[in-house]
Amino acid sequence: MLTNLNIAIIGTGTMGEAVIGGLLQAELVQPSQVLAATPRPERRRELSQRWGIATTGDNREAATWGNVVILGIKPQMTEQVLPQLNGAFQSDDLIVSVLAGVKMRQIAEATGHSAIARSMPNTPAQIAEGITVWTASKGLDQARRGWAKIVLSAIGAEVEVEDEKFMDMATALSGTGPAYVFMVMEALIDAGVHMGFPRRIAAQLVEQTVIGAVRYSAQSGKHVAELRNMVTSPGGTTAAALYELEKGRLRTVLADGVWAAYRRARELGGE
Ligand SMILES: NC(=O)C1=CN([C@@H]2O[C@H](COP(=O)(O)OP(=O)(O)OC[C@H]3O[C@@H](n4cnc5c(N)ncnc54)[C@H](OP(=O)(O)O)[C@@H]3O)[C@@H](O)[C@H]2O)C=CC1
Ligand SMILES: O=C(O)[C@@H]1CCC=N1
Repeated sequence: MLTNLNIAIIGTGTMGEAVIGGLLQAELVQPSQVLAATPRPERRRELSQRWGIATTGDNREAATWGNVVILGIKPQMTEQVLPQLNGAFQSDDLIVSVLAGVKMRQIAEATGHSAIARSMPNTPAQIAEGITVWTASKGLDQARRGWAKIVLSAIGAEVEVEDEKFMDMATALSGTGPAYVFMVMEALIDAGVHMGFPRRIAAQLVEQTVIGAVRYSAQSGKHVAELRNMVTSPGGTTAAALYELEKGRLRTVLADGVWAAYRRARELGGE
């Protein structure tokens, strides 16, 4: 349970605020248990008005106050921000990182604190429909693993992995994944408009097609190739469409995108 724990968030942009919203909306914490650290005064006002939480422009103050300290800064800011936190942690605190690429070893070296859960959520976290892959530093006790699990389950499903090597893969697949889906949806909507649908109707058709296909896949338990074959009537429209998609290398292009994201995640971690 998170009762009596102080939760500090350092870097409260898209992901940092998603965690704040998830925790408060699930009533896992009270607003008085949350402190958000971010440099711009107008952003601090916005967060405190929206969520009723305290804010600060001082990252070290947040790290000192928090029992669970969530790092939501950009990976490119680690060299500037993490050393500010060095010496601010108590031995029983927990750092939860959402940073792409950045390894637990790098966080531990810069902050002087080695109790870390490294996670990779995605933006559907904003409606508690995310998927977060996470791993914990070696020897982290069950209590703090439990805190990490509760915090991350506030923003959707969570999957714990033993080996940190899976984190950059998760970044490329599920962390970055919503962007692939949105781009495909956008292309389909534009194709609908190109044929002559009003944009509003094209968007509704595409959105519900995606929702329906995903729910059907999850509930049917069938392999996705089998589900695709069931759409493909002999000599019909789907076969004609799929032929063009294969010719255009859709699968390879998607795989190339995932590999590019994976390489970039590794670069952000200094590899
Ligand atoms: N967006 C996504 O889909 C996902 C992102 N991530 C990871 O989450 C992290 C944040 O990404 P995202 O939320 O997209 O980025 P944002 O740019 O939205 O958030 C970063 C936040 O950090 C704040 N900030 C800037 N400088 C400092 C500082 N010196 N001290 C404290 N805070 C500071 C920024 O403030 P200001 O508004 O003033 O710039 C901003 O609010 C990254 O590490 C990313 O890899 C992980 C999974 C998914
Ligand atoms: O684009 C990024 O770097 C972040 C990490 C995963 C999704 N967004």
